[in-house]
Amino acid sequence: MASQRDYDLFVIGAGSGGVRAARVAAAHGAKVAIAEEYRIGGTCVIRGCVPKKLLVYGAHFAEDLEDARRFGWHVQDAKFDWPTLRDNVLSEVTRLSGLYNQTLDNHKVKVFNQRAVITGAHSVRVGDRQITSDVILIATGARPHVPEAPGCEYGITSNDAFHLEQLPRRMLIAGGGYIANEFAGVFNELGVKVTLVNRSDVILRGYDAQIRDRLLQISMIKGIQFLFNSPIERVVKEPNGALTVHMPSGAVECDALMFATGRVPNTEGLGLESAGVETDENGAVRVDDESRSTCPSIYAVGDVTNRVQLTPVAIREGQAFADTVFGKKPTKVDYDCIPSAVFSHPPLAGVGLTEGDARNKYGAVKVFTADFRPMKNVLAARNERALYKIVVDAASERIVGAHMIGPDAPEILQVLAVAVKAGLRKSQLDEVVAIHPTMAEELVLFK
Ligand SMILES: Cc1cc2nc3c(=O)[nH]c(=O)nc-3n(C[C@H](O)[C@H](O)[C@H](O)COP(=O)(O)OP(=O)(O)OC[C@H]3O[C@@H](n4cnc5c(N)ncnc54)[C@H](O)[C@@H]3O)c2cc1C
Ligand SMILES: NC(=O)c1ccc[n+]([C@@H]2O[C@H](COP(=O)([O-])OP(=O)(O)OC[C@H]3O[C@@H](n4cnc5c(N)ncnc54)[C@H](O)[C@@H]3O)[C@@H](O)[C@H]2O)c1
Repeated sequence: MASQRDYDLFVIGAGSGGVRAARVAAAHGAKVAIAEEYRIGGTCVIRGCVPKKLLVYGAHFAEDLEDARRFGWHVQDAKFDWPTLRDNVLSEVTRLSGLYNQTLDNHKVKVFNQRAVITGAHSVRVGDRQITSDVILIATGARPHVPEAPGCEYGITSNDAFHLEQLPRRMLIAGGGYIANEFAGVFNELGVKVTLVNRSDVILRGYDAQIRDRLLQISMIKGIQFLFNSPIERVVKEPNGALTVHMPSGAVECDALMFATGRVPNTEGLGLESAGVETDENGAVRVDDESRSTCPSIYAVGDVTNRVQLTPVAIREGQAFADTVFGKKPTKVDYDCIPSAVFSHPPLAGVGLTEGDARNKYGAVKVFTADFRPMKNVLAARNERALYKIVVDAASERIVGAHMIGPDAPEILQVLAVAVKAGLRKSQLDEVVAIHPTMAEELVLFK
């Protein structure tokens, strides 16, 4: 018997996970609605991966223009205009958001441009309307975490960084993860005096130590300052508008303070208690390996579940959910060997186990590295070395991790991730003939 409810599926949040789930479920024949309280596209499209990557491209021209001279190009009076880059990036974001809207329209997904709140196992409230649905999907993502020390309200987050009226002269970025290192790179290239302040003594925990160290070295040479073991105690706004940031090691004055101190799942005020949906100690929705919450008719995908906060993972979770629940094709997401990258200057990327983790897991491992100055950097007189590294389990000879830093590292690593995921052996890389001259050829020439 057909359901008496308004929809087969109601999705809350039109970001990477929610949009994929909505359109795939609709393609499977479900009657679907989606609610979005801000802009269709979510974090990745509106204030994450996409505008960030465009800023990274924009910032990199600073080095390209400098290097151009050694290649015979004289670019006179090169000047950078922040409003031009900012506004062009924001227009591209608007164009992409429109495409996401169109996709939903094409799949006959009803869009509510409003906040939705759960009111029961099969019901949500949108504005003053009660809507019923057989299944509800929570895909509300996460938001920046801001520490609670006095004066932290004067700081901005990555959400605001895309909209700055003008570039500050001096910026302090709190955090040592993805966002901190990516934005430190962008603003430093654009001429801002950047200080990265981290409460611990490492950057990018989770990445291979040698690769992280290389980024730290290069970033310092490029002019980024690092302060470690420096939790922020308080922030004072001076009469001239500057901010003084106090830490145990001393105080630093800046014109803008940006927090990149992690992201918290968007579950507050979502009505989860009305349906018995449980959260963990970080506020993330607890789900099983089919993304089902503790309420059988309610599922959750993406950052709100705090499994792996990456767009391709949210998309896979959305797809697997829709195929399982509406496509008669039970699918589980495979979380093994997820490649990832940091779009710093230069970028870095990794897949599989770090050297340290591999030693803990396998005992005996073989490590192969290529530490070289890319040809382009040599002619540009840019003293910046790339580092490629693979980690091999000595017993099986299989490659269990690959890590790299250098120009285009994420592009190259995406392909190498296929080899690692497929469980190839180092000898199988050796069998491949190099493409010369490239940086990537180092991967088949490891000694
Ligand atoms: C600065 C930055 C850079 C990033 N760069 C990368 C990158 O390079 N590569 C990568 O893989 N990942 C990157 N990420 C992470 C990536 O953006 C997220 O992992 C991904 O967007 C998560 O998708 P999601 O569907 O879970 O949530 P989101 O995309 O955040 O979507 C959730 C949506 O739900 C809406 N919403 C929330 N509550 C409600 C409600 N009650 N009612 C209606 N709507 C609601 C929100 O407005 C939002 O649009 C980056 C993140 C940031 C912040
Ligand atoms: N290139 C990419 O794929 C990319 C880019 C940006 C963001 N992301 C995703 O978004 C997520 C969030 O990014 P992020 O950089 O905010 O988080 P993160 O988890 O990468 O780093 C958070 C950093 O903040 C520090 N920190 C946490 N609480 C703090 C506090 N109270 N005071 C001072 N420091 C504190 C941590 O030590 C850590 O260094 C990432 O986990 C990532 O999955 C991915």
